[in-house]
Amino acid sequence: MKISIYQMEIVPGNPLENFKKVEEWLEKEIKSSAPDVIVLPEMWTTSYTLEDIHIHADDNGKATVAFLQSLAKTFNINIIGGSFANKVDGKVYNTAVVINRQGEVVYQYDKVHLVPMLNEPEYLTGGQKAPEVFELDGIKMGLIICYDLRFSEIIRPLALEGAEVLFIVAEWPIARLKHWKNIQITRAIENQMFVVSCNNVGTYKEVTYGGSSMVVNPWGDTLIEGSTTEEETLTTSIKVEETVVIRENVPVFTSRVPHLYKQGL
Ligand SMILES: NC(=O)CCC(=O)C(=O)O
Repeated sequence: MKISIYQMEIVPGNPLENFKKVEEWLEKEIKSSAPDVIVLPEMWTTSYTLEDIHIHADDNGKATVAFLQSLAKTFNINIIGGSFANKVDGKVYNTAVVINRQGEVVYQYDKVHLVPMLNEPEYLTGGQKAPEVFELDGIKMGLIICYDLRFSEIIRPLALEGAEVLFIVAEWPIARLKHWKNIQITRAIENQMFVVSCNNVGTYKEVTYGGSSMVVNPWGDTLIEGSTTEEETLTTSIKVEETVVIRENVPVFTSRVPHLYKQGL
């Protein structure tokens, strides 16, 4: 599975400009290399323009989802469509969407853990449903949004349900880059899955985002890593079958003793 990540510098508060950027990126960088999946960052239509988020948020995700559906069909590509500010019944959610090559919405997820360090709880409403497994091209996968990465309890169930790839769409500040990189490697090793992340770069309202988008294999090796400052495309191929070999050699899942584990904590 060939994956291309758009480590994007988002134009703050301007969904149309960001639509244009993504379309131009596909034309220029992606069309000829024909990856199976592309990945966009968190809140890529607006960035963290939270004070004005009610103005810029997309009504029921209609414009953003239609835009991504049309790209998926035109370029015959699966899209991990990052996340966007999504206005539903007057509330704004941080919503991620996955579209397959046929332009069908395969999965949609509202960020459950809102990040206090970026004031999300003041402006956004948290999702009420933990992430679930979905499939693209017959491969089971999971998707989380940024701060969710710190919560292993929502990621383990995805691995137990057979996910072999975990996507993380993010706007992760450079100030906590050590956490960003190390937790991804940890999640890959503990769940014996590929971890594929897409972060943004650039500065908005004194917060600088740290790029370093990554692909980590289930052994914990970093296959590719973006710079901390540059907008760039990261492309690599993963062999999803590697998870099977590693899960046989280090049989963490069969060694589990779930009846001893505390539930609901
Ligand atoms: N956008 C985010 O969720 C940022 C998360 C973050 O800054 C952190 O976990 O640290």
